[in-house]
Amino acid sequence: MSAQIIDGKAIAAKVTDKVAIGVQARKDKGLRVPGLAVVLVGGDPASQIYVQSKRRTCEKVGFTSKAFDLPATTSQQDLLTLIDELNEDSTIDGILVQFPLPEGLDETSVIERIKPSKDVDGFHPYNVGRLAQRIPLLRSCTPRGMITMLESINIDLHGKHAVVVGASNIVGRPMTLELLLAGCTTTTCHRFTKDLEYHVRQAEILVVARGKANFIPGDWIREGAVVLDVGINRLENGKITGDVDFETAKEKAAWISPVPGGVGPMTVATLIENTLFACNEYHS
Ligand SMILES: Nc1nc(=O)c2c([nH]1)NC[C@@H]1CN(c3ccc(C(=O)N[C@@H](CCC(=O)O)C(=O)O)cc3)C=[N+]21
Repeated sequence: MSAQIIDGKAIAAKVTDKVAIGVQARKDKGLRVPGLAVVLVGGDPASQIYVQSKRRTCEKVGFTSKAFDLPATTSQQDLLTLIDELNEDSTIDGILVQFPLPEGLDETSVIERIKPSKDVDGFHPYNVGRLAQRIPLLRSCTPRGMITMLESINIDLHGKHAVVVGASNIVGRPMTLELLLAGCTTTTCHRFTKDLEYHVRQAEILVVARGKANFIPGDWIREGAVVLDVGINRLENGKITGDVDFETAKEKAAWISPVPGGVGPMTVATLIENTLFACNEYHS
């Protein structure tokens, strides 16, 4: 049996359609439209592509998007000063500083400088702490987007054994918190995990965020599992592929998300969703 494909692009389009309706509702009430500031430091080509896609999606849903393209030589102080200005700007609901930052700039102090109410990436310790205490406000985009994917295929998560491969601050760790909040029994695997194959084989829900092509062979997948692949690995031929060996994994899984067209578009859609939330809840 071959798995059903979780169409992230289609689910993302539904999310952004809903946001566009929310924007129109604000306009009908005579309220301003949400504003997102997208800050890119340096000209990393992959980052430019992602940032483009975020700005385009903003336009599509009717947000105003303010672009800040800063040189790679920008100082920490200048970047923090820009964040202070955006924190005070009443037309801006969300501040996104694209990562990774160039060498020499400190990501942690940038995240901590953004007002938690404008932290639409959901990276600020305040927002991560809210999620850890089961009182989420703004939630990290990639994990929250994956929960939306699971909701859209109507999987009952209560009591399911979920295994997350990867424990980064922006994906693995908050994904474990999301799955815990959703009622799963959770296992987080990371670089010191002793028998990765053993854990992956237990997974009814498997999330892989390792960043290495074909890191998970298809025969490790539990029969009937739901597989979400966060990997974005660029191959020599220019194509991108995930962390899971898709062709073999789809023979074991019940559901699987592809790369491209899976988790990636959900990250962008959730950022847009977060920006409307911040606008409505905090800055109206
Ligand atoms: N402050 C910050 N917030 C982020 O959310 C953030 C970041 N920094 N730095 C980089 C990562 C990566 N990321 C992706 C977004 C969309 C796709 C996406 O839409 N991918 C398409 C394909 C894109 C392609 O072809 O390269 C897909 O999977 O179908 C991928 C990756 C957001 N990130």
